[in-house]
Amino acid sequence: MLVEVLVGGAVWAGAEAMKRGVTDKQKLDRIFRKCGLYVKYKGKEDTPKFIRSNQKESYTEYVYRIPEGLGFRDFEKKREVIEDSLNSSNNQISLSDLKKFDIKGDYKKQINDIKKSKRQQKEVVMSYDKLLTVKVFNQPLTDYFTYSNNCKGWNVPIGVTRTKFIKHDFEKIMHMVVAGTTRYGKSIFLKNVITTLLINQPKNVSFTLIDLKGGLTFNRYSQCPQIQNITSEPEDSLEVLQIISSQMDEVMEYLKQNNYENVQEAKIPNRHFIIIDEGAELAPGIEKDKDLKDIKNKCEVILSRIARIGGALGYRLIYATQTPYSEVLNHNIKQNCDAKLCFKLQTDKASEVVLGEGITDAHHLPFIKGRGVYLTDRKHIVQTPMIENDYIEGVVKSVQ
Ligand SMILES: Nc1ncnc2c1ncn2[C@@H]1O[C@H](COP(=O)(O)OP(=O)(O)OP(=O)(O)O)[C@@H](O)[C@H]1O
Repeated sequence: MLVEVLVGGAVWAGAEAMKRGVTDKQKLDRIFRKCGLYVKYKGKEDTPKFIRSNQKESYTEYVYRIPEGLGFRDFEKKREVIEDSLNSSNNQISLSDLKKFDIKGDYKKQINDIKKSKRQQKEVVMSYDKLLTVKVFNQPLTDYFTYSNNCKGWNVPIGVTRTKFIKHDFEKIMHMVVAGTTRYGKSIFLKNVITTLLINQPKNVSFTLIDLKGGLTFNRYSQCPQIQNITSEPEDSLEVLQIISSQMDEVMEYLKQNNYENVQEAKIPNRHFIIIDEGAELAPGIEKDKDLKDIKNKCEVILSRIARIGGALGYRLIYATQTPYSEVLNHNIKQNCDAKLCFKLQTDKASEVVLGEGITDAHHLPFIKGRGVYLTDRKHIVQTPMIENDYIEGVVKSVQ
């Protein structure tokens, strides 16, 4: 009885605290002011104007009009500050918590559950389309997502966001840059791609795997008939790329003669994927040895050509690197790879080199393996799938 009275008292005290407490909306208003996201003009202060909020299953979104003189980038730069500030006083019992309270239920358990939910980190995602939308997620994005093949055609899994599963269609966006600091998930992602395409397109897909990290990453696939070449040195990579370049000439000639614009129109089902890991090992810009520089220059010319015209001819380029400096990531290649998947990077600058000016998200990703920014005409923060070697071996056996 005494316990019930005490716990009941605690609930009442929580409700009282709530009356004095603040909602996320009020906190956001306060945080915007405190971190300078308002404009002073002619002695007046212009703050973000709250328009509306919507409560969804996993998040609440708050929509604001940005004051004149500020841009979305000003808000985006402060995303982490906003998130941290929102979480710093996230342990108060709110009115909505109390509404869920079952007066006949187990008080102790219910209070423990509320406390537990308060320890969960809220995450903030912002977007802009004439108005600023701040989504406050109740739960962080999962830090592990197991691979399973739920793609069709030339789609491959990119990962999960907080709300949906994202795929990449290589028939729509033909080439991709994959970047990220060492050990954050590039090779695992490349294995996701190869395995998915082996399962879904065993008759139509073929690969050239340029593995300049010693040839170990892709070795597991070496017995698959779909793997046309695996190279691990710049010299043999050049030989293979020269062959690909002449094959592209042949396809081009065939399309021209038959008045087709591309392989889709010609109903040619085959697609050849050229996957490069690690691109820096093939970059002439940072090579000191004269002969090797010459070889790498020639490789770069062919890779640029594949990125520029290979798409229509059925060739797909996936260029992976852990050092995305401008001397490594050739401008032509980057410009023609319309999809980017970028894992954690060490600086804002590196993130901007891969994702574009002002897009520093890859630097600010949490230290979670497999967490990345997927950028096409839209940007998503994703947790990429983790694929196990046993699974890959099963697939490799099945396609041999
Ligand atoms: N999507 C993921 N989910 C969970 N863990 C992952 C994921 N991707 C990678 N990891 C973990 O991180 C380790 C390193 O990943 P991976 O080999 O893909 O790194 P990398 O970026 O290719 O590194 P490097 O540039 O050094 O080759 C993996 O062995 C795995 O344990």
